[in-house]
Amino acid sequence: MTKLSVNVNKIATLRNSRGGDYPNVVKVSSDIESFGAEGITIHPRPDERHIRYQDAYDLKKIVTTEFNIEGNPIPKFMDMVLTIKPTQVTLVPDAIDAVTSNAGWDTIKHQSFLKEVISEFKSKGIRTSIFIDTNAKLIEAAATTGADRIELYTEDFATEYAKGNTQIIKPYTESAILAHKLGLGVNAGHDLSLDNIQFFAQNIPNLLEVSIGHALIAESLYLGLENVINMYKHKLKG
Ligand SMILES: CC(=O)[C@@H](O)[C@H](O)COP(=O)(O)O
Ligand SMILES: NCC(=O)COP(=O)(O)O
Repeated sequence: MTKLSVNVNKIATLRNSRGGDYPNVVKVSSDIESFGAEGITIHPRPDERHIRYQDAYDLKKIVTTEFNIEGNPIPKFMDMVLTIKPTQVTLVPDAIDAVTSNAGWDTIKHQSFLKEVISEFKSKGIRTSIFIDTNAKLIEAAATTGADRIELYTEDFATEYAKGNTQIIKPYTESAILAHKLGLGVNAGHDLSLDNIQFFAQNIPNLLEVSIGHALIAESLYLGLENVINMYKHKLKG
């Protein structure tokens, strides 16, 4: 069965908006695990606008499922990951000022760089995954870097599926089949949601893990609001 890793970046966004420690990222992550998620994902960005590097160290102490750290392997990120030794590091080629991830790796252009950083991570026993678009040549090049897995970048799938275009799944299915043949495990993420996850998972063979944050946290608000409003109304009863 495909593992669900919950990305808690948005919990940190909410916490940071008031400058305090509420909601507490460690407590929420622990709760998420106790509710059945099989992993916690974070994607610290260089400006630390949501997850801070300190969060990564704090989470390492309490995560009992799979800990996945995503990011661009700049020296500061590499040092942090090599110290923490999470279950998995997912390499994402983000620009320093990117609002969110918006492209996969060019594994041909950056092949030797990826080989180098992947061998460093693997020497510490950290599983490695490369965030990537559905392009056969790029997936073939990813297989030469020593990476254990790829993470299929699913924003295009999510956008097209929401418009009713179910054919958009084809390149993802083909990429997963190719990756599997090349010995790469397959993860996926970005804009996956309750609306599209079932169709996606049913059409991607050997899908090992999905990491979901933005939609999952928004859905938790929608699905939790009625309960919380009733609790407030109850407390306000005269
Ligand atoms: C690689 C990926 O798709 C996610 O890590 C996503 O980029 C989350 O990052 P933000 O929460 O900063 O948007
Ligand atoms: N790797 C994808 C991820 O962690 C979460 O992406 P999103 O659900 O916040 O778009």
